[in-house]
Amino acid sequence: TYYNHHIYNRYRALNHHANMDNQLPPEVPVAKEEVAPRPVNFSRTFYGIMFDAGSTGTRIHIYKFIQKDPVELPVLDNEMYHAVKPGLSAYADMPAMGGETIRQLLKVAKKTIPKEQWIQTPVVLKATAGLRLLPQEKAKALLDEVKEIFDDSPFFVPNNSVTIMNGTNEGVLAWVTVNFLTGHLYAKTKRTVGILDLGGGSTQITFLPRLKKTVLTAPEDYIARINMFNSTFELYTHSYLGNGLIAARLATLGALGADGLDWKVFRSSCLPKKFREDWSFGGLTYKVSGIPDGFAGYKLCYQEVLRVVKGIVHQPFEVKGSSIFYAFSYYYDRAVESGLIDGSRGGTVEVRDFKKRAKEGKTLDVLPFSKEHSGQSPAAHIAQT
Ligand SMILES: O=c1[nH]cnc2c1ncn2[C@@H]1O[C@H](COP(=O)(O)OP(=O)(O)O)[C@@H](O)[C@H]1O
Repeated sequence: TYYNHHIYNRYRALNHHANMDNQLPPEVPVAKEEVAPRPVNFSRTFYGIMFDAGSTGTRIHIYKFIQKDPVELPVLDNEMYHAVKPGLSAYADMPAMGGETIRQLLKVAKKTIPKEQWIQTPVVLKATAGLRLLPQEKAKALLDEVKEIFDDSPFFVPNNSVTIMNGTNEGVLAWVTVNFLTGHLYAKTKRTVGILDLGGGSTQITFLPRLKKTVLTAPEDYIARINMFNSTFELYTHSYLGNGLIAARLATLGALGADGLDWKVFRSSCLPKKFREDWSFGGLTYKVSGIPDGFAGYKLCYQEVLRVVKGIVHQPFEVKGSSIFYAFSYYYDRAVESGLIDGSRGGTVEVRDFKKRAKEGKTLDVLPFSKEHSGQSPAAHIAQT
């Protein structure tokens, strides 16, 4: 998942149909015409705490805003970021321990935010695929635990401050963020960019279709209508739950949802023949290995993966052209690791570049979790061919 502060600056322009509670701190009253003159030296500093509870880690973002003028929008001054692993869902059977990770991250917030600001600083947690994949009662126990910790904290806890974000909102918000950052978000915008987000548990695709046919032929729930600048945008968006990098890898191994995890070893030709390891995801540990007396390599691995995604992936005709997509999260991590793009500047790649690297065996990275980079990652963008 990827939640960005710039959304805050644009919140007045965005009115998403789906339920997006306004979690902003109480707004400064907007001065009406007759209320002028404005106060001299008006300047207000305020903070916001956002938790991103992803399937592979929990991250805290502490934003500092400065509002220099009561009629202007606040401006982001600084962002403090900290992350812990594993994510909340790893504590499915021990919610108290999961809560402890949140308590630790709140300590960072206390150090960063001046004491007198605590009481008016909102704290919000949005969970993504990790919690969506858990049985409802386990996810609820974790959310309840987090809520209790928030209530015990000195910060301002808005209504519904601890929730699971649905896949549509995750995809739409990423699209808004990237298009805002790339300067494509304005009234009557035609040239926007698409987004591809590859998380650990789910993966999202969102773009603004140029062809009416794309909207008409898409499954109904793949179209999200959002209101911006007094017009309605019909976005193509979908979150594939269970097809994030780690979940899909386990599905390829036939391990996701399987029983006998204590003794079963899940084998795959996507792993080197002599490879053997324990992988943990969502609170469970899986024994995985290559096929020692068999084969490993691109062709067999491709067939294995195909079995998992076949019939699941909807491929809108329109993206086959020259559409520009910004890809991030694990797309970015893997592109950097396999040497396709520069880690600090990002870069442009085509899908075929990933394929080429896979054939060379260079993306056969077998670590379940890669090092997570800092909060503000440059987007690797993919020109689809
Ligand atoms: O703030 C961020 N900016 C950019 N990438 C991020 C940020 N937070 C997490 N990621 C990336 O998201 C991926 C992990 O996804 P996550 O654990 O959130 O899975 P999920 O979205 O399926 O729950 C990693 O590649 C990680 O680097």
